[in-house]
Amino acid sequence: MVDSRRCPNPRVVVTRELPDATMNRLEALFDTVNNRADLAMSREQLAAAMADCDVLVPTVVDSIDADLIAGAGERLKLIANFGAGVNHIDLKAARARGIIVTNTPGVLTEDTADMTMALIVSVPRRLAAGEKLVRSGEWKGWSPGGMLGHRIGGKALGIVGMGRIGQAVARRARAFGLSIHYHNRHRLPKVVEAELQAQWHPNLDEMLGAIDILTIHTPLNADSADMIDAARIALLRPHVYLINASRGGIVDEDAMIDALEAGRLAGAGLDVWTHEPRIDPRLLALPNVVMTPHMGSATFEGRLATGEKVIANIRMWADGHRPPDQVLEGWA
Ligand SMILES: NC(=O)C1=CN([C@@H]2O[C@H](COP(=O)(O)OP(=O)(O)OC[C@H]3O[C@@H](n4cnc5c(N)ncnc54)[C@H](O)[C@@H]3O)[C@@H](O)[C@H]2O)C=CC1
Ligand SMILES: O=C(O)C(=O)CO
Repeated sequence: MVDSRRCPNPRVVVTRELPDATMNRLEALFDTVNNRADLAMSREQLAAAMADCDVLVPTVVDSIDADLIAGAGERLKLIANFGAGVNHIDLKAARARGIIVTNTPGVLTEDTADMTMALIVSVPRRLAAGEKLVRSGEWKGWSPGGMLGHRIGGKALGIVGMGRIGQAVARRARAFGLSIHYHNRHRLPKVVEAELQAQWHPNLDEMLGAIDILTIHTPLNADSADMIDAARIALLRPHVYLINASRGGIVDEDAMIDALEAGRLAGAGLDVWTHEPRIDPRLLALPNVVMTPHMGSATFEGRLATGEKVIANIRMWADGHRPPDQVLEGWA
C-alpha cells in the first residue's frame, strides 16, 4: 500500500548558505535548491521559493509571516527551521495551512549556555573595558584600584525560562558559586530542582526583587514579548546585571537603555537585539554593556549538528512519519 503521506523525493529549498557538509548531504538526499549566498533572501525571493517546494529550510533571520504562508504553494508541507527559536515563523498560520514546522533543539544548548556564562562573568568583571584598555595602549600597569568589578560567586542568579539552555546555564552557574533562582511556565521535577539546587519562583515579579543577575532563556512568544518591560526593570535592584542571549524582543530595549543610563541597572550582557542587526547607538556609549552579535550558538560543531537535525527531520517526514522536532503551537 502506498502511504499518501510519504514524499519520496521532496524538493527542498534552503534559504541561505549552510555548512558545506550540510549542503552536500541535502543535495545528495533530496531535490535541493540551495541559495548558495551568505545573504538572507528578500521577501520576494522567499515568496518565490515557497511557491514551488515541498520543504523550506529557513534560518532564524527569515521572517515567515502569515502572508507568506498564505501565498505558499499547495505542495509546501514542511518548514524545517535551521535553528532552535521559531519566533520568526507564524506557527498558527502554518498549522491552518497544514504545514508542519520543525526546529533543532538540544544541539545548540551547551554552546549557548557557554556564551551566556561568558556574559554573566564578563559584565560584572568588566572584561570588555579591560580588553579595550589594553588595546588602547593606555594601560599604566597593575594598581590596587585598577579595573575593579564585582565578584559573581555568592550572588543570586535569576533564570527566566528554565528549559534546555536555562538548565545548562544553571549547571555552569552552580560551578561558579551562584545560587539559582528560576521562573518558568512549569515547575521542574523535584529531582531536577535538587540536582541544580534551584529555587522556583511562580511569581516573576517577586523573583526580580530577590536576585543580583538576571538571565533570559524563554523563547520569544506572545507571553514573553516585552516580558521584561519598564515596570519589571523597576523591580530590579540597581546593582543588578541583565543578560539576554535568547531574543531581543523579550526585553523592552528602550526601557533597558533608560535604566542603564540612569544607573537603575548596573550593566547588561547582550547577544540578541530587538531589530537585528541594528544596535541602538545609545548602547554603544555605555561602558557597562558587553555586546556580542547573536553568536550564542556559533560553533562549527554546533552548526554541523544543526544541519544533521534539519536533515533528520526532513527524512522522517519524507518517509511519512512525524518528524522528531515538530514544534507544537503554544509550546514554543
Ligand atoms: N543566542 C543564540 O544564539 C541562541 C538563542 N536561542 C534562544 O533560546 C531560546 C530557548 O531555547 P531552549 O532552552 O532550547 O528552549 P526550551 O524550549 O528548551 O526552553 C524554553 C523554556 O522557556 C519556558 N517558557 C516559554 N515561554 C515562557 C514564558 N512566557 N514565561 C516563562 N517561561 C516560558 C518553557 O516552559 C521552557 O521551559 C530559543 O527559543 C531561542 O530563542 C537558542 C539558541 C541559540
Ligand atoms: O537557534 C537559534 O534560535 C538561534 O538563535 C541561532 O542559533
